[in-house]
Amino acid sequence: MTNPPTIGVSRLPHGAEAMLPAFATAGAAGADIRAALVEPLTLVPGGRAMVPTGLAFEIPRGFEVQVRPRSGLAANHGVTVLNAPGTIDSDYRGEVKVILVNLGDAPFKIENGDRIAQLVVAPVTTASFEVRETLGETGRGAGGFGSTGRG
Ligand SMILES: O=c1ccn([C@H]2C[C@H](O)[C@@H](COP(=O)(O)OP(=O)(O)OP(=O)(O)O)O2)c(=O)[nH]1
Ligand SMILES: [Mg+2]
Repeated sequence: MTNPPTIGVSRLPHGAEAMLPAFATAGAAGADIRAALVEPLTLVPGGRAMVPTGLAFEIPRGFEVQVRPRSGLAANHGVTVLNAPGTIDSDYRGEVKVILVNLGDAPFKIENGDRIAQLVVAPVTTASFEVRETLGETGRGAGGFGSTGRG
């Protein structure tokens, strides 16, 4: 594998004390990211919030950062990332925010420093789109939406 990229991180004023995203184990795919909150925030059942992280990134061109749910929060509390996987573009310089939703049946309290999601850094290509009169033939053709494996 080529050398992994380095992501520049800027701490915003309310994230002055924020910890950087961190991989919990050597083999972790996702780096846990934490809430940067002046006061705790409670997600009521069915409620959602854009949770600040206090951090802004400089992602090298050719990479994206995906914001993914933590399975523990999902399994134990029904709390997940609403737009999973969220996309952080390499040219975005604003605060990284995590859109959490509480699909559980109890209020969920988030405190400053809580690990709320995980970030996966992935390579991306910028494809071109072009109009064609005909598209290459395949066995599948227009079959989709559960068309395979029948009869
Ligand atoms: O979970 C997320 C998703 C996005 N963003 C930021 C970074 C991303 O680069 C920007 C735009 O995200 P996206 O392209 O998903 O949203 P959009 O609705 O298409 O907005 P835009 O028109 O600004 O691209 O918002 C976050 O902080 N957290
Ligand atoms: Mg967009």
